[in-house]
Amino acid sequence: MQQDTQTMRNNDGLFAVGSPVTHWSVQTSNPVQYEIRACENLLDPGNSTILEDASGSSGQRRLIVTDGVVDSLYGDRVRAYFDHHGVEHRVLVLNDGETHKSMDAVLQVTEALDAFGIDRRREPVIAIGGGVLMDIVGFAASLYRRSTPFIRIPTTLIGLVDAGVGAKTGVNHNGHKNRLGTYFPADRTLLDRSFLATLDARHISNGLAEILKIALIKDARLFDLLEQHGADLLRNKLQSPAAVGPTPADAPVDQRLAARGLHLDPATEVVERAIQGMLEELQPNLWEKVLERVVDYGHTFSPTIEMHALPALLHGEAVAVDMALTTVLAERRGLVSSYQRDRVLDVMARLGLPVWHPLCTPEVLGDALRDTVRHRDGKQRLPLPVGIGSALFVNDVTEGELAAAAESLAALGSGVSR
Ligand SMILES: NC(=O)c1ccc[n+]([C@@H]2O[C@H](COP(=O)([O-])OP(=O)(O)OC[C@H]3O[C@@H](n4cnc5c(N)ncnc54)[C@H](O)[C@@H]3O)[C@@H](O)[C@H]2O)c1
Ligand SMILES: O=C(CO)[C@@H](O)[C@H](O)[C@H](O)[C@H](O)COP(=O)(O)O
Ligand SMILES: [Co+2]
Repeated sequence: MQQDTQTMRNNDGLFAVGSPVTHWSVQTSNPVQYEIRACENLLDPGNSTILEDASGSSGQRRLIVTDGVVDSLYGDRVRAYFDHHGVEHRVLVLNDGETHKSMDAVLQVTEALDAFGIDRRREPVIAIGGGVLMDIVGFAASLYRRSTPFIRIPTTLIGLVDAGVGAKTGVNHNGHKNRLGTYFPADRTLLDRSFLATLDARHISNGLAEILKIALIKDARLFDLLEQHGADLLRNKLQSPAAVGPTPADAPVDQRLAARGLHLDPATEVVERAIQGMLEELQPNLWEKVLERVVDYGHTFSPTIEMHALPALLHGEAVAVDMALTTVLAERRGLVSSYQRDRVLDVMARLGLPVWHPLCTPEVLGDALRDTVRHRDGKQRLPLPVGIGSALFVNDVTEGELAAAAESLAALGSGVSR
């Protein structure tokens, strides 16, 4: 193969230069498509959705991974489902909760994949649980044989609107939040809101924090829905009226319209807008090449606060404290009016969320900001709300400004009751 020194051999993205060749350049893309589908009664044996892969065929073997709480609530129905469909299966039950979101859990999953002898392409792993469970299983699936497909069935609100719709997987490591992880979306995410019926109020609030995040940075209508219906959503665990039996004739008009499919009931509209808003931000920048990400809102200080407080603060609760602090900071910069600030803090309280935490000290906030700057390639890229429903990015927040905002929030927070 004699070539002159300048010949570039272009073979669909492979470039070789020189003779003898001294320099090759490989360029390719990795198209990704994944589905998120709203479903009902997923565990009903007559519903074959779980077993349909993207091509619609059914598989014969599955490894299911869940956690102890979910297994105690749904494990019998899960096993009966796969028995009914004649699918050989094994259920791996992990410990639940943030303190078990670790590499040890990931290795438990990979060892179970080995023991089960999973077929890497035809037998997707099935994750049934909340955000912690799905992050662990997703990370394990991304590592096993360099990628093994998985399916997510979220059973918490955070899982339904956030952890189950993105591409991120990962675990906490060395005391840091999500320090190890990959970008590896599930082939399919199947959303069944009825799982929330067994979720306690604190975890419903936890998920409402991530919905409030989307509202504050890009969806004023969503904020209005949370302000108007938040307490009811918390009380009825975001179950739609149709799910709780026939609509009485004297029910409010929007419930009667919703029952006839003519109007989205608040729970459905809130969940749908939260997912839509998240996906609008994720799809164009799924691998986070651009680090100005409005969905980072509430995630500048919260990773450090959450890990310092572990297990006292849930993820969404730490996000809420972060959003309360940055709302106060935005008001002090004139980006948000004091009336809007008070509306936001009031809605947080109504949703059962904290607005302040003793860890909001200058030292912790300073450490958190420095770590986030490292996470965001040397700049703060801190999203701040502009009014309610939009945001801008700043890179000039000082520790003095943070301390003043935290002090102001502590005073405001003491007046806002959960
Ligand atoms: N990957 C992402 O893009 C992404 C996005 C947001 C949050 N997260 C992660 O998600 C985690 C928080 O999610 P989470 O709050 O769902 O965590 P989780 O998985 O710990 O679930 C919360 C608790 O609820 C229990 N539970 C789950 N489903 C239940 C049900 N239907 N009924 C009763 N109890 C149930 C669990 O056993 C657990 O004790 C954090 O680690 C966060 O970092 C990831
Ligand atoms: O918590 C998460 C993702 O873990 C989401 O709610 C959040 O909007 C964003 O993805 C943030 O970027 C935080 O993600 P990261 O710190 O885990 O990278
Ligand atoms: Co989050």
